[in-house]
Amino acid sequence: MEIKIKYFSERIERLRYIDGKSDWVDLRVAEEVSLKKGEFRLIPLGIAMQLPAGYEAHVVPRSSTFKNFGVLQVNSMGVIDESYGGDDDQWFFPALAVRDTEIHVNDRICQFRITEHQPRLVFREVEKLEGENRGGFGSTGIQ
Ligand SMILES: O=c1ccn([C@H]2C[C@H](O)[C@@H](COP(=O)(O)OP(=O)(O)OP(=O)(O)O)O2)c(=O)[nH]1
Repeated sequence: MEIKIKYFSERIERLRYIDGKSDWVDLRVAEEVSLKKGEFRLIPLGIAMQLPAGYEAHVVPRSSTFKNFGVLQVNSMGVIDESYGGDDDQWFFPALAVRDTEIHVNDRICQFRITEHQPRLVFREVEKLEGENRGGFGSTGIQ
């Protein structure tokens, strides 16, 4: 499947699969970032894409992101809507620093994949649900 992509920087490598180990695609930081502990920044990822019709993209941290950079992705998972495909619709990584940190241009900070939209949902209010109760949050224990 082909996706139109625009790069906002010549300094970041073009998107590619890393070592063929996963079909998630890593995204790179498009500018030098210096954050103090507790600081928040929308970090530019240097790309915009016109997603295929019927698709959205999900952006999550890499497993090593916290260890390497000391930042948390504050929205836990970024949702890139199909409508976010204009010429200026650059993708961003919302980062909260838990320590002083330097993140460099081209560092791989997060990863994304595309996924089809869910079917259109219609909500019908009822008095009672017929399913068996599961016992509440966390009721199956830890082992
Ligand atoms: O981590 C993210 C999350 C979102 N976006 C972009 C793509 C998305 O389509 C747009 C809006 O995101 P969302 O709808 O989740 O945010 P909102 O707070 O509801 O803002 P809006 O009023 O723009 O919908 O921002 C990013 O670049 N990175």
